[in-house]
Amino acid sequence: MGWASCCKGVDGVLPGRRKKKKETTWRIFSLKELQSATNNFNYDNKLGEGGFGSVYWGQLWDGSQIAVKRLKSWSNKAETEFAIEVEVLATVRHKSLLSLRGYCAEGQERLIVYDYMPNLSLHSHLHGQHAAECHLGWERRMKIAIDSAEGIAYLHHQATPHIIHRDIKSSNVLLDKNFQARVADFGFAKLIPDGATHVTTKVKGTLGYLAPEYAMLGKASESCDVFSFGVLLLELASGKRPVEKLNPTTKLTITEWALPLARDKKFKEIADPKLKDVFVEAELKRMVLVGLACSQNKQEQRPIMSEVVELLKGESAEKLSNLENDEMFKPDLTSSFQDSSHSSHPDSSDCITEEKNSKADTIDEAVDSSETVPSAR
Ligand SMILES: Nc1ncnc2c1ncn2[C@@H]1O[C@H](COP(=O)(O)OP(=O)(O)OP(=O)(O)O)[C@@H](O)[C@H]1O
Repeated sequence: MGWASCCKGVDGVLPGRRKKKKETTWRIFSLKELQSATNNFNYDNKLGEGGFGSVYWGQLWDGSQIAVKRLKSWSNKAETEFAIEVEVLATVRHKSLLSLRGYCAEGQERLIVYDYMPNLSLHSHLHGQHAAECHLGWERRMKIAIDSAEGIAYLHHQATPHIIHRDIKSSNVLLDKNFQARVADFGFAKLIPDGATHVTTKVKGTLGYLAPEYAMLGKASESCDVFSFGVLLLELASGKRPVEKLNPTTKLTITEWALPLARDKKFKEIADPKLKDVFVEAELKRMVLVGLACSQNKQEQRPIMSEVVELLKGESAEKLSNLENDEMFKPDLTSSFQDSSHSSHPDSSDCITEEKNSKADTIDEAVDSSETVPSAR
């Protein structure tokens, strides 16, 4: 679908004709307005850069702060990313999803306007520019986990059609002024037709977060997001990156590192040292167990997002105890889990490029070489 045909308001009403509350509307921006809001896309306004373009901070005439994603260069691919992101954002609305303020499509310029998230991304707090400031105490981490799980559960179970995000990662979880999590970056999202269990597609996403069946066979389903979210939960609990480079030839995924510790019930050793032992042990344990259950290679054994929410909230003692007693947490299976994650995980490859073909013609893997995989630098 082209961008022009997808850009109706939330209820299919053209933006100008909407009569609902102001915060539920979005509109078309002129290039001039966005140039003036961002000081002509000044370098000093730049918030970050992703695979498809740069994001700038800006301020509108009414004083409200915005983030403007400016697509790097015009191409069919960029046009598709733009159309998907606008289409998805225009149809979803949830407290844990980043809201669309509008878009601009003038000449070859394609820009998407969002609410500005003053606390930037979860990634920046765990591994980036805010990491040293330690803003993420345990209570906040738990809330971020639950809120973002609810946002993804909404995409999987409530949005019509259902939506697979396909790029769940800590740099795509943004934090508002109250540290409320907002899942962002829907440029890779896939709309799932009614009744379909999965779609076979070009692989897009970020190394370290890709489910094996998706990375290798291009089978995208909700459980691929569950896998990525599991990695994110382990990242949130431990402060570690999804993949650590041990030496020039060896990498360790966060699941390979955390599982043996969880099996030995050494949850305190998993906790981020920045928490300085200040956390609720039962909650940390839940976050780790759920993270590992989500990021297991066996797709059919991963929970669905509504269960993830329930488990994280500690709403079902029975489900939690079933999870704790699951085979994967029994010590004797350590090697088989590790072996299978080693053998099927794409991170064992040293070849990290922005676009690479891991299976000729059928799999086109767009990866982020900028942030999540240290070895790619
Ligand atoms: N609404 C926003 N408010 C504040 N910062 C934002 C906002 N949107 C994006 N950013 C910042 O801009 C950075 C780049 O965002 P973008 O979505 O383009 O790329 P990415 O998710 O890091 O990478 P990729 O697109 O390759 O997956 C983010 O990491 C975030 O720090």
